[in-house]
Amino acid sequence: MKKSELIFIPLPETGHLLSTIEFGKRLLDLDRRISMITILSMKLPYAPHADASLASLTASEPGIRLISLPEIQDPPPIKLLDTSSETYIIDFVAKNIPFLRKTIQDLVSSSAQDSNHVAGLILDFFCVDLIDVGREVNLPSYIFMTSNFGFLGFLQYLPERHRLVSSKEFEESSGEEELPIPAFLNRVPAKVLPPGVFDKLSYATLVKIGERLAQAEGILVNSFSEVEPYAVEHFSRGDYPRAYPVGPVLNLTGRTNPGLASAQHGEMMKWLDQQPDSSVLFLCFGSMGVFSAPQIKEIAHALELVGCRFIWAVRTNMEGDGDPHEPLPEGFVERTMGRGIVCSWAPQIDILAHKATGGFVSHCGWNSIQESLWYGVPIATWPMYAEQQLNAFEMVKELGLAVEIRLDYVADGDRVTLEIVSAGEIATAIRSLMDGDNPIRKKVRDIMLAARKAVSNGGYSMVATGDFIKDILGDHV
Ligand SMILES: O=c1ccn([C@@H]2O[C@H](COP(=O)(O)OP(=O)(O)O[C@H]3O[C@H](CO)[C@@H](O)[C@H](O)[C@H]3O)[C@@H](O)[C@H]2O)c(=O)[nH]1
Repeated sequence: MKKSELIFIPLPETGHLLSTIEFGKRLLDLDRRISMITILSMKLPYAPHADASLASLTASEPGIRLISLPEIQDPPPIKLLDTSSETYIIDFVAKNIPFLRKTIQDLVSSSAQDSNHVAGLILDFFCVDLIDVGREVNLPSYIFMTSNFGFLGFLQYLPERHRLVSSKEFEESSGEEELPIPAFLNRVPAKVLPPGVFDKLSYATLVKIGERLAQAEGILVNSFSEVEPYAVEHFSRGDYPRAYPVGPVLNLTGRTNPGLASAQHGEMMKWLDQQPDSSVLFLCFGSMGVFSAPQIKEIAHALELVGCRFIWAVRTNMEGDGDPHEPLPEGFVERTMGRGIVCSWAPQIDILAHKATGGFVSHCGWNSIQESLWYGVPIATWPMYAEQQLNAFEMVKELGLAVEIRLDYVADGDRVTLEIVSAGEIATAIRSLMDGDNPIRKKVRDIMLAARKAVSNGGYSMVATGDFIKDILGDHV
């Protein structure tokens, strides 16, 4: 039996690494012909924990080899992150290409001498420019889409619209425009598109990513048919690179929790054990979601108005090393003592998995959404950055699977939402979310069962993963 190796190039950010590495592990488990996953690890200046996180995610996985690339000497200016994070990342990847090319060439030529055959590249969607490097060494490039089919549908649509309608970024005044994105059943308001479409640079970058995706050999999407039936069906029509629904791909064990002492973790779990079923509200806004101080006060006020039990991850900066208690209203911690816990980084998986957890106020990162669905915990949507507004729209309007707090809230870049969502409004949404009779609860439980079925033996996502393995290994077996 010939042995094959796959080269993974992930974006070294939590929201991208967790599922990508997990997918690598799944491939190793599924097919013994895949004997090695080599991960090329770039050093993203604003993600200092990524190396440690990668090392711990891949520890005790003999089939995974990590190759750390040298730090680039001339990273893009960090202020570009504030104005156009998409462009920052694409530029950062472009600057890594010489190192990546050399490493890939070396891996291919050394494999020619031993029994391992390099079968292809698995690229993050921000690494689309490496499709060219793959071509240079005759390797097919597959994209691992860490978000969903809806977002892929947007990236398919954007270059099309760019060619037909307009060749520049969206205008502020077109926020209410409703777009006929073919992967969506409903027309999609422009204001829920990734906020980057309103910025000249980000728009150009998103168009470019969309154009390049169409040149991939195939696209592995971390989602499943039952949760996005319409969008999955749209991509099964054959006029685009094959899109494989391989999710949910979730990392449920062995995570590092930066900024959370294990003692605090233990205490939190003990506290959860003492709470009634489905009574605790969890609030967490991803690896980078930071609210303004006045907004944090309104959330705190809402929690006092509702009076429910809660665990709330409060981040005061992107690095996540600030004191989470600092922006809270005077006396809040004392008044909620025993019924609420505030931390800066939450053990999200353990909290969602706990039977005491009954609702999740989320920024709608796709990992968070799938983790929540996996444990049958309904979400209230509060998107902040990246494609989260589109995810929120999909969950609330397209799929009827979430309660709406906001769909178009933006917490970074030039379109930052200036309005402060009031405590009263937040409290109303929380009450609806935690209501045991809310029909969304039953729908979410059905999707939970479908998610588990999709990745069990013979489930759709496992069949699609098997198809992908057949396609990438081709004749080399
Ligand atoms: O206190 C925290 C905060 C986050 N997490 C974990 O970190 C991950 C966060 O991922 P996600 O919910 O997807 O959010 P982001 O980190 O913001 O992810 C980025 O990547 C996702 C996948 O492409 C996109 O959907 C998001 O919009 C983008 O911001 C999840 O697994 C969480 O369980 C914790 O465990 N504790």
